[in-house]
Order: sequence, then C-alpha cells, then structure tokens
Amino acid sequence: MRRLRPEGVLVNDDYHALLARREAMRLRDQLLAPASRGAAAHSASYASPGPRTAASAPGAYDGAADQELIVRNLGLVTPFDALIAHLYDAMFERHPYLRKLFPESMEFQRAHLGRAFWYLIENLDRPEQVDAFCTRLGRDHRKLGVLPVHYEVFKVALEEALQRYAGGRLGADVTDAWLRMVRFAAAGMVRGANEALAEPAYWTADVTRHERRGRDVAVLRVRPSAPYPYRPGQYATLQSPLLPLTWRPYSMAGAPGGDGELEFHIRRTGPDGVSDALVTDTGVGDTLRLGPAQGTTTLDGELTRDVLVVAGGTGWATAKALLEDFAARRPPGRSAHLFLGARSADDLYDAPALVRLESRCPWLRVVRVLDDGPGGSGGSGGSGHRSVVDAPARHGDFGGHVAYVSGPPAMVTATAWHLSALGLPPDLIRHDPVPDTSAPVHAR
Ligand SMILES: NC(=O)C1=CN([C@@H]2O[C@H](COP(=O)(O)OP(=O)(O)OC[C@H]3O[C@@H](n4cnc5c(N)ncnc54)[C@H](O)[C@@H]3O)[C@@H](O)[C@H]2O)C=CC1
Repeated sequence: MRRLRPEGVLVNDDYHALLARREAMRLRDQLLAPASRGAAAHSASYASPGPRTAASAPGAYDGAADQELIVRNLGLVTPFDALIAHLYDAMFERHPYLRKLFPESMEFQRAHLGRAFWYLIENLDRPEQVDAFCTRLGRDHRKLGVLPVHYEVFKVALEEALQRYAGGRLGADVTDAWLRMVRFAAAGMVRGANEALAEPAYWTADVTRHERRGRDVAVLRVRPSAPYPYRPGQYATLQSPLLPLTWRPYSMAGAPGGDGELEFHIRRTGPDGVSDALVTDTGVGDTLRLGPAQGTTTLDGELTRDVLVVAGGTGWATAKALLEDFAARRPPGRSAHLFLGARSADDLYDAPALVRLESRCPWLRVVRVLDDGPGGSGGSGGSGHRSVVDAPARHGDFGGHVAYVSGPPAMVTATAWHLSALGLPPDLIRHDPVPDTSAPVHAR
C-alpha cells in the first residue's frame, strides 16, 4: 500500500477515549447493580445485557403511539439534514474526543443516520422488526468502538438538537416520543452488541489476490485471520488502512469455500473513497478490516421454489454467491434463471467464472443484457426500456419463482417494480434495503 496513514493513534492513544471507556464500564456496572435499577431506570435499557427489561422488550413498547406523534409532527424536523447537523454539533461540543471516532468527512454518517431515522419512524408500529434490525446494527457497531455510554450521549445530543432546531414549536410529548424511540433502538443495539461478545468486533484479513478487471473494477480475495461465518447473499463492510474509520459494504462473492478465503468485487465510482483505495491502492499482502456479515437476502428457506436472479454490474457478486449456494443445495427438479446486466461486454468482468458456473449447472439459464447491445438502454436510439430491469418480462413467466435482485439502487427499485407488475408478491422479491436517497448502498 502506498498512501498509508497511521491509525493506532486515533483511539488507542487518546486519553479521553480511555477515560470514556472507564466511565462506560462504571456506568454499566452501576446499571447492572440491582439497587440502582430504579434510580437509573431510564438508562437501564441501554446497558442491560440479560433478559429484556420492560422498557426494551418489543412487546412492551407502544411504538404505534409514538409513531403517530412523530409522523404528525414530521414537518417540523424534516428534511433531517439540519437536525442531524445540530445533533452531531451538540455531541462534539460536549464530548470533543468523540469526533475522533468518526471519519473526517461526516457526509456518509449523516446520510446513514437520516436513513436510520426514516427506517425507525416507518417501522415503529412493528417493534419486533425494529428490535431485530437494531440488534443486528448493535452487533455491527462494535467494530466502531461504540460503547453503551455513547447511546446515552447520543440521546442527550438528540434532545438538544430537537430543542435547538424545532425549539418551542415541538411539543414535549413529541420530543418524548422521539427520545423513547431512540431509547428503544439503543436498547436493541446494546443487546445485539452484548450477544455478539463471543465473536471479534471485526476481523483482520490479508489480501491474497488482487486482479484489476478493466478500468474501474477489481476482484479481491482475502484471508480472514479467524474463521469468518456468513451465509451466501450476505455482505460485509470493509475498511482500508488508507481510510481509517470509513467502512463500506460489499457482498461476499461466492459461497463459503474450503480455503476460508473471501472474494469481493469492487467498482471504483470516484476518487478518494474506500472503493478507490481498494481498487487502485491495494495489493497482495495488505491487511484490511472486515465487519461481521450482514443482510438477510439469502436462500434460507427458499429452496422450495425455482429461483430468479436479476443482477447488474458488481451486483453480480451477490448473484454469484446465491447461485453457488443454490448449486450446492438445490432440490432435484429445481431450476434457476439469471439475468445479468452490464454496460458493455467489457463490463462482464467475471465472464469466465460465469461460463464455468453455466457449464456445470445444466439447470441454470443465463441471459446477458448489455446496455450497448442490440436494443439496449444505452445503445444508439435506445429509449431506456430494453435493459436488465425488464428483461424477465421478455423471457417468460416467472410466477411461482422467488426473485433476488442486486445492483445499483435505481436498477433494484425498477426491477422490483417490474417483477411486481409481473405478479410476483412482494415477499418473493428479495433484495437488500435500497436507500431512499441517490447515494448507493455500496457507496464509495
Ligand atoms: N460490489 C458489490 O459487492 C455489490 C454492489 N452492489 C451495488 O451494485 C452497484 C453496481 O454498480 P455498477 O457495477 O457500477 O453497475 P453499472 O452502473 O455498471 O450498471 C449495471 C447494470 O445496471 C443497470 N442500471 C444501472 N443504472 C440503472 C438505472 N438507473 N436504472 C435501471 N438500470 C440501471 C445497467 O443497465 C446495467 O445493466 C453499485 O451501486 C453497488 O452499490 C450490489 C451488491 C453487491
């Protein structure tokens, strides 16, 4: 690696971070001591690792009531950009050392938090679902060095931001609903973190292969320092030492193999991001960090149907994992269809692997859809309608299939729409959450 920056100094050498850690342990001990539960009842739900407290149990939380209050007053706090800017300002004013736990640019973090707020608000009437989401998030946040005390800090900062931003216009009942929502989410996150204590907060992984495939794409293989459990179709966040504190998600391209190595497909979408560092400035022997596997877009429980996979660009990574898994566990008689979209034939960057899969899987039908092919969406005179998103409609009847979609967010959304129009029910159209902004999920 060439542009290496020191990274240990960011947290380990920070005296205040050390103090915060000790403070967190003190707070945690205090919260876990039975005598203090009453006194700290309102924070207890952040830290309690064992059985759920009444405050944190999904069944005990009237999320629908809070949802109604929050939604009715959303106009006062949306768009969230200003609220979130105030929130981080308030947090860093009170606790300057926390700034060092975040990357230099807060842009991605702010967008991420905005999406999290939207998710919570939209799903608050289904506390079980929110709780499951938050426990997964809490497990993942261990890699960032997030401690239980930080959730309390976050809640205080949110309260201050709501006050600064919406001030007198926001009733106390609405502010309380926001705080209850965040407290409920934090309780799930702390539980998720505690339940994951037996696994590493993150894995280190040595790059064993780095192949440039065309101008912007690289295929990487990495060997994690400890066994890395995942299910095909899941993704992991990666961190390059060139950009400490910045993590970006990529799918594991392939089912877990005997050698324990993982494959990632990375497209560089612009300068200076994680993808740029991984494509341009990373080589064999470099060490990356890997967050725990995430995502629920897997084949589990879906082996009773034929499978339809629609993938675009490096979304092929997810498709490859799902199809390898299907090949390994396919019940007799079941088949799969893959529609793979690319800008041009040169952008089919993993063509030999696809040909190998095709030749050993007679039950797999593959349709390649090129933007610059005949009638393609990018071809001369292309009107945008002959692309991978509506290719299934042109190739048969996929009723009764379970569909998996991966690729650029706009492609995923459009494909899901076309599949619905073909009559596939929503629960049989599977994909990772698509951000409601123009920022890609697997961003720079
Ligand atoms: N690297 C990874 O492991 C994974 C990446 N992804 C996502 O896949 C995307 C891949 O991007 P690229 O390889 O650059 O894809 P790309 O820009 O090369 O496009 C690939 C295909 O998607 C179609 N497409 C692109 N934009 C579209 C739109 N607005 N509407 C309809 N169809 C559209 C194109 O026609 C093409 O067939 C990224 O956004 C990434 O977030 C998804 C899963 C895994």
